Amino acid sequence: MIRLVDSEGAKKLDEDARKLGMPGMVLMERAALSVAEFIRDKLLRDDVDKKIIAVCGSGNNGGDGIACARILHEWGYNSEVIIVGKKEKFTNQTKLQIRLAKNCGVALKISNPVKLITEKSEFNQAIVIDAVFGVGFKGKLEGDLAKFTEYLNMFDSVKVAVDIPSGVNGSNGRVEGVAVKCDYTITFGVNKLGIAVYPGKDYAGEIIVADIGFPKKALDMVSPDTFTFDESQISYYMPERREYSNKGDFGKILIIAGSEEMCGASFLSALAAYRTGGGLVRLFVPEANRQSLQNLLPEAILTTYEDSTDKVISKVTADKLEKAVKEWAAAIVIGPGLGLSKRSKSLVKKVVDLSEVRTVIDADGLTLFREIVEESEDRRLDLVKDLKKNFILTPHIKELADLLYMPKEEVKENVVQIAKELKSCSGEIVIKEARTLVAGGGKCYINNSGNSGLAKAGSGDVLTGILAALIATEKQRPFMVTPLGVYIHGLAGDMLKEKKGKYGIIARELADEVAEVMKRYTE
Ligand SMILES: NC(=O)C1=CN([C@@H]2O[C@H](COP(=O)(O)OP(=O)(O)OC[C@H]3O[C@@H](n4cnc5c(N)ncnc54)[C@H](O)[C@@H]3O)[C@@H](O)[C@H]2O)[C@@H](O)CC1
Ligand SMILES: [K+]
Repeated sequence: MIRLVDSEGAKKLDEDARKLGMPGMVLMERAALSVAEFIRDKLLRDDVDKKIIAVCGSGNNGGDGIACARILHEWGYNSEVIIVGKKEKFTNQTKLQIRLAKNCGVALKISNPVKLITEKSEFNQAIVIDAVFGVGFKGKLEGDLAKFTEYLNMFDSVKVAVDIPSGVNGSNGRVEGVAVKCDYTITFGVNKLGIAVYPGKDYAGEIIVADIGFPKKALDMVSPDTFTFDESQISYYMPERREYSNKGDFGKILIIAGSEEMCGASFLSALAAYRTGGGLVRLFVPEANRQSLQNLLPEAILTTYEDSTDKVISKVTADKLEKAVKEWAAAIVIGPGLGLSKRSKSLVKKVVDLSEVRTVIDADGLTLFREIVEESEDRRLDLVKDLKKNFILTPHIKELADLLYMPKEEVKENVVQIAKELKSCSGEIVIKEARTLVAGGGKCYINNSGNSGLAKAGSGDVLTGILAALIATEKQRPFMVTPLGVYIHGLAGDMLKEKKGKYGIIARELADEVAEVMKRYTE
């Protein structure tokens, strides 16, 4: 896993390193060297004429930029520094870097950002080093700096961010006004939360995490509870499949989904569960879905019920469900396509009351779950306090807003903060967003696979099947199952996008593509 720090975490890392005796100037030099090496090796090679302009602020991010321009100058490249920060705000390290750069003969000017806005721009064709603000940035770029940033963004010159693009909040990825749109971001020591989530991620371009010599002891103190994955790590977390196993070993998956008008949801969830490696899937569905499901997926076992939607389930159905939940299932999915009928509510209630295995509650199941909790003695749902350890809720933003009794816009705006708060929840909440987050069990995971092609009907049903199959098969690292499932879902979307484009992705093919993901990362 890849740890992510927010701005406070980055500052703490700096302090911990200093407490251990690492001088700030050493870290700054190494930070600058890592950016200079990247620019030399990736962008310049032998091109000594190419102009490189480091646009620098007054803080230590600016200091990094000045040092980087000096190093490139010393190597014989055509670099210069423009300081757009206020003199009175120069940090001691930045002052030292200015002095050193001047003494080494680097072209350096201090300028009002608006004065740089001219018709014949020096930024055209140059490589721009964005060192205006780093993790010390808060709020909004305003006034002259905002105008200048907009101007800079007009040029298609290559832009390299030092640590984080200026204007992006390092803790939550928010861009309240404008920010520098970069092609590359060289970030120091540990990846930053603000560029792992949107919109910050959009401004960062390709992210390179550079080792700048933070002592391991300081790095180990960085909280590992916020993290992401990258592709190179997926094989390690994949469930093992022994050759001498049978279908029972890979867990029995119970999917309670679908309604008379909608049998597709249960089909997609089941198909994804099988494609992920699930051994046996039982669909608990209305009798009316039997024929279609037998044709669509003969591999699934069916348990059906004939109760009408306007009544609670009969004793016969309740007994069948109880048997399946308590004696059969190793993992349960409830909710996709279930509808909001009285019958569905009694199904959800039964599962919520009885289930002791990990249970994914999705879609209509979430709405009904909320109603059930509201009607219980507590009346008011407190996710953190009341969510049972074995429950995994998979809301999108609107559903999460309903669960938290908050306006949707507020949840959308503060999703990272909310996920961090939900970390202490004993179950898990999968917040389905452009960058899906998983909170609970003491962790906050931020997903970085997937694309907008996944915003399609049925995509969520596929996710439930993937999660259930992983729950039922992965016994070694149960705490990683949900993040892994979310990552696999996104990766299947990315692989499918290569074949079909992001407009043409459909959920059935997405479920099939999961087989390709499992193949690629387990062999
Ligand atoms: N953490 C570390 O140990 C290291 C940090 N380094 C660099 O230092 C950076 C952090 O430096 P600083 O803490 O000095 O902070 P920054 O350089 O990111 O920014 C601080 C300055 O920005 C101003 N500012 C903040 N929000 C503003 C807004 N909305 N509008 C206008 N001005 C605003 C502050 O008043 C302050 O003057 C890192 O991002 C990194 O680039 C590196 O030198 C390597 C080591
Ligand atoms: K920056």
